[in-house]
Amino acid sequence: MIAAHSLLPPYLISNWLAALPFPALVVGSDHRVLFANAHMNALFDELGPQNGYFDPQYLLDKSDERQPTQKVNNFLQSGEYVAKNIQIGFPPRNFFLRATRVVTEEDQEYFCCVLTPQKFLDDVDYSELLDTVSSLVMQMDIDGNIHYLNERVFEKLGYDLSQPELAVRHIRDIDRHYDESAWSERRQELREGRGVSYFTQFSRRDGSLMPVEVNVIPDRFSISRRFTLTAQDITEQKAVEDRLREALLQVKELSREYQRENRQLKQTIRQQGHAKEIISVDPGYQKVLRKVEQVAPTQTTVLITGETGTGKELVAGRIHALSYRADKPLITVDCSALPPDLIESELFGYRKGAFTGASEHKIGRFQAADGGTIFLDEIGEMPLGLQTRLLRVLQERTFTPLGGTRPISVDVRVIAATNRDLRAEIDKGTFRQDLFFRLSVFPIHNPPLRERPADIGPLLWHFIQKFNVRLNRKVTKVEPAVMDLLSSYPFPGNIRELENLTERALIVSSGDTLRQADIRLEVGALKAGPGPEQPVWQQPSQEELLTLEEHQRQYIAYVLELTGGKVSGKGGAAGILGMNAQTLFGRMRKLGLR
Ligand SMILES: Nc1ncnc2c1ncn2[C@@H]1O[C@H](COP(=O)(O)OP(=O)(O)OP(=O)(O)O)[C@@H](O)[C@H]1O
Repeated sequence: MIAAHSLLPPYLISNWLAALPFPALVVGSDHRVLFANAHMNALFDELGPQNGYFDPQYLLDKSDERQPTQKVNNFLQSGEYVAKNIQIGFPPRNFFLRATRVVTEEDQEYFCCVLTPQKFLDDVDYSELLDTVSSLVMQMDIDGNIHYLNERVFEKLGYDLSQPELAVRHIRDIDRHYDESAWSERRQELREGRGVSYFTQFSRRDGSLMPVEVNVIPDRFSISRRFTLTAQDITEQKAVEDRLREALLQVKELSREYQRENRQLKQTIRQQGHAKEIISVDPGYQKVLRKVEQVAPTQTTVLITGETGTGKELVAGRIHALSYRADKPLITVDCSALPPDLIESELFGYRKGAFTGASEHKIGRFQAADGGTIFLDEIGEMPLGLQTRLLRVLQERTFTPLGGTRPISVDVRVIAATNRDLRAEIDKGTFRQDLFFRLSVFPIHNPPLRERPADIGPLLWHFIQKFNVRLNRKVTKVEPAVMDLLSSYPFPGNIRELENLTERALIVSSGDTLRQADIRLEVGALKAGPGPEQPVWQQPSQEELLTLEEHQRQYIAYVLELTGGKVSGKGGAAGILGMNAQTLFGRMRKLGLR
């Protein structure tokens, strides 16, 4: 330090003191005021007449418990006096006092006193205040050494307030993710006077972790380059965030689920679009088509009956397409293809956790069909318990998903189809009569192909054109013998069988003409009866006419024999009969075939 005061002329000292922005004065050893700057004079004015003398009482430190006079005497001897808590002025205000004794060459003694506002103090004691705040507050130096902890740190991190020496000494002791290189970047920011913020986890004394948001700012009042670190416990916030994140995930899951359903719907609609064309010239079938057109624009529930493969699904598609719901989904549920215990969740959906394995919500087909039409194919296969639920949905138009609590209302038109004789099922007690009445408000019977022989030709041509495109063939002619053959065939599989048969015939045919031989490969064998060990299909004579059920039973048994008992897959009976394997299984059960 340079002792410049003794070299400076007194006028310079007084000018310098006059320029200070806070009270300053020079007092002689006899307490006479030799100089007081304007700020000091203002204080004196508040205190009343001073007679040109400075009362040493004003130098007493109010917070210092030591004997004040003793302190002043010490000062007079040592030449340095510092007091933290001078109260002066009216009303009294706190000042920090720094006084220096100056002795001139002529042995004259002066005291230069400067009073500064409290906030300029280096060692302001704000710990009491900091103990009241809810954040964790620490004072640290640029190297991360901790010099001060407020009570909240002790409390939150589980340290004993009576043993502060055991508490945290360095920021790395508590920062679980302390990283030296990250800290050196932060240090640089702090050195340049900027604050830093980051998220981390503080380790509690018991090893558990507390998520915190940390802010470090340079301590403006600190001369020794300290930094104030405040940390906010964000456990709650994190929990809320986690819950939100989980909710968001669920929303995403749901949205994925909806997108999946949507794709299914679009696919269903596309499939329906392909099958829209109904080929028929048969006068009997025209009546059926007129009924379709009549009922389509209404809200009425429709029950379509008829043997397998007669085009019931096609008719349902036409009803939907001609209704005002045409731009909404048509959802098909094949009640025979779904295991009985799954139909309910398929129809009505389920909430997450409704049963083991329900790891996400699933919307049911009824909800997916909202605004549109649901087609319940093979309704006769629906388990009795579910028939009761369906009846309630038809009556109330609301349902509750499995595991759900709130009912969902839907606007869905129901079209059902069956190849069973539902009245017989009612007699057997396997179908609810009230449901039957509810469904058959407008029944449409789809006659079998053998009852509309005029349609065989147009349908054959329709399928030839379809498979010409699909199989890249150019069949443009059909041998008359083919038509003779097909006209005499009973078509137990109806139009689906004709469709499959045409596809197979086109595969084996060559050139532009479909020949009887191409058909015979599949059907001819059935009629002609080949080698002795081959099973033979014989059309029953007029005298021994069979019931339709018996006819089906024999024919299915015959095809099963042909396939060696194979039902599904390539070369299986289901493929030959043009049926879905599940449907065939169902039919076999019903007909008593194993
Ligand atoms: N009149 C028709 N014109 C064109 N194709 C038809 C006609 N009728 C039926 N088909 C076709 O025959 C096949 C069987 O028809 P569909 O599936 O509608 O019958 P279904 O009576 O619902 O059968 P199942 O009872 O086995 O469910 C389909 O490929 C369908 O496109």
